[in-house]
Amino acid sequence: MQTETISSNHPGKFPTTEHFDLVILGGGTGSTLAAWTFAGEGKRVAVIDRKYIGGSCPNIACLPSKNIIHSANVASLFRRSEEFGIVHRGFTIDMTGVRERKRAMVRGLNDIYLDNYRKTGSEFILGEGRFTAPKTLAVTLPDGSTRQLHGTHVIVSTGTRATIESIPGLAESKSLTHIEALELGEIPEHLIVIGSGYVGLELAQAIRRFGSRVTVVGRRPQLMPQEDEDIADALRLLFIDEGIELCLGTHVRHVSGTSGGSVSVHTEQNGIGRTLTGSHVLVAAGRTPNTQGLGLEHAGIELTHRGYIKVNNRLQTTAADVWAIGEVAGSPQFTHISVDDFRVVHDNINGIDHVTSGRQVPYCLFTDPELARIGLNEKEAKASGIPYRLFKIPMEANLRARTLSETRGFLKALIEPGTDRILGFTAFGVGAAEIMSAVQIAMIAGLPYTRLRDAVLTHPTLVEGLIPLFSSNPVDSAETPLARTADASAPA
Ligand SMILES: Cc1cc2nc3c(=O)[nH]c(=O)nc-3n(C[C@H](O)[C@H](O)[C@H](O)COP(=O)(O)OP(=O)(O)OC[C@H]3O[C@@H](n4cnc5c(N)ncnc54)[C@H](O)[C@@H]3O)c2cc1C
Ligand SMILES: NC(=O)c1ccc[n+]([C@@H]2O[C@H](COP(=O)([O-])OP(=O)(O)OC[C@H]3O[C@@H](n4cnc5c(N)ncnc54)[C@H](O)[C@@H]3O)[C@@H](O)[C@H]2O)c1
Repeated sequence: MQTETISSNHPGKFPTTEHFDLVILGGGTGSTLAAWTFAGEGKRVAVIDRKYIGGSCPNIACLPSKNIIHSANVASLFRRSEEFGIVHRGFTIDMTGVRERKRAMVRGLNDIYLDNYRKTGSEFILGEGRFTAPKTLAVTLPDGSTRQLHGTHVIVSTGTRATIESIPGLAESKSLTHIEALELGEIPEHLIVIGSGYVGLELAQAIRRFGSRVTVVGRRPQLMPQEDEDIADALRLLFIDEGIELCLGTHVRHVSGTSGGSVSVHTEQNGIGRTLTGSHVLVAAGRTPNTQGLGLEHAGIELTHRGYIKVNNRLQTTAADVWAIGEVAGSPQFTHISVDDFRVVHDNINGIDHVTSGRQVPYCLFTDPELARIGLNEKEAKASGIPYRLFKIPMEANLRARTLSETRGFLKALIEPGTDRILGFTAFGVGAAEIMSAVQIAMIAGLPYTRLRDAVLTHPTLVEGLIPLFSSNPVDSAETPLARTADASAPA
C-alpha cells in the first residue's frame, strides 16, 4: 500500500493518506463480493463498515429473519402434528434458544466472511466513513483514531435503515425495528406491527406462530398492493386463518406508552378512530437511505429528490469514478439485486458496458406459504395494455403439495399470445420461490411455455406442478377480469 506524508493515525494527529485501487464505503453483500472479486484480480481493496461484517443480509436482515421464520414454522408444525399422525404432550417455545440458533448462524457467517477477506487480501476496516474530498474518505475507527483513504475508484453502498415516521409519540415509544424484533428473548404478549409490507408480514406471521397475539396496521387497503388482487386476497385469508388481526386502510395518528411495557397505537380508518393497546410495537413501514453525514457534498455526489444517491444505469454517480450500489443507489431492495449491482459496476470498471436496465427482478415474500413472482402480473400487463393468456391452477393440483398437506395457494403464468413466451409467473404456495426459479430459467433461455409443459420432470416434485399448470385451459386476457379466484376444477 502506498502512503503519502509521514504522519501518524493517532487521535489529534493528521492521518496519512493511504491509496487503494478501490475503496468501498458500506460493506453489504454487493460490496463484499466486489472486495473479494477485485482483490482476487490483484487490486488493492478496502471495505469500510461501521458495524456489520457482510452488511445487513447476514447480520440483521435476510438470513437472520429466515432463520427465525424457520423456527416459527417448526412451532407451527408442532401445533399441526396430529395432522401428520404425531401425538405429543405439549411443547414450550424458548425464545432464547430460537435467538441462539440465529446468533450461532450469524457468528458462523461472520467467521467465513472474515476468512475470505484474509484469503483474498482485501481489507475490512471497522469504522465510520465519510468523504472529505473527491474519492477521499476519513474513517473514524472504534478507538477514536482516523485513517484517510483514497481510491482510484470508490463504491458507495451504505444501505438503508427502517423509517421511523414523524408520527407523534412513535420515536418516544422505543418501538422495535426488525433488528430488535430478531433479537427478542421472550414472546411479546401482543405485538402491534405498523406496516404491512415485506418485513411486517414476514415477522408478524413468525411472531404469531411463537404464540404472540399480533395486530398488523397497514396504510393501504390491499396487502402487497403491487400484486394481483387474487394473490393479495389469498395472503389476507392466510393471515386471518393464522389468527392475526389486520387493520388495513388504516392510518396511525399517534402512539403513546412504551414498547416492551404497554403501548397504544391510535389509528383512524375511514374517519373512525380506534386505539390498539399492546405490549410491543414493531415499525416496518419502509426504508430511509443512509446518506446523511457521509460528506457527499465534498465529493460531488448528488442525491435524487427521494434522498438516494443519483446514479445512471451503469451505476455511476455524479462524481467521476465513484459508483453506488444496492439500496442506497435506489436499486430494488433485495440482496440478489445488490449482487447484480456489483456485477454491473465490476464490468464497467473493467471496461465492459453493463447496465441495470431491463434486468429481471424476481422476489419472494417468505411467509408460509411463500409468495414469489418473476416478470409481469395481470395488473401490470393490463395497465400496459399487454395481451396475455393466463394459466392458473390451485396448489391442490400439485401432487407434491398434497403429499406435504400444503395445498393452500395457486400458480399463475402469463403467456404471450402467438410466441408462447412466458411473460410472468406468480406462485403463492409451498416452495413458491423454487418453482418460480425454474420458470425464471426457462424465461432466461427464452423457452416457450410448451417446453416446460412437455418436459419430463421428476415425480413428485413441486416443480412438476408446472406440467398441470401449463396443461390447463388458458384464459385470454380480454376475458380475464382481475382477481380471478383459483379454479378448483383445474386438472391435477
Ligand atoms: C428484515 C429484512 C429482511 C430482508 N429479507 C430479504 C430477503 O429475504 N431477501 C432479499 O433479497 N432481501 C431481503 N432484505 C433486503 C436486503 O437485506 C437488502 O436489500 C440487502 O441486504 C442489500 O443491502 P445493501 O447492500 O444495499 O446495504 P446493507 O447490507 O445494509 O449494507 C450497508 C452497510 O453500510 C454500513 N454503513 C452505512 N453508513 C456507513 C458509514 N458512514 N460508514 C461505514 N459504514 C456504513 C452499514 O453498517 C451496513 O453494513 C431484507 C431486509 C430486511 C430489513
Ligand atoms: N423476502 C424479502 O425479499 C424481503 C423481506 C424483507 C424486506 N425486504 C425488502 O426490504 C424492503 C423494506 O421492507 P419494509 O417492509 O420495511 O417496507 P415495504 O415498503 O415493503 O412495506 C412498508 C409498508 O408499510 C406501509 N406503511 C408505511 N407507513 C405506514 C404507516 N405509517 N402506517 C401503516 N402502514 C404504513 C406501506 O404502505 C407499505 O405497505 C422491502 O421493500 C423489500 O424490498 C425483502
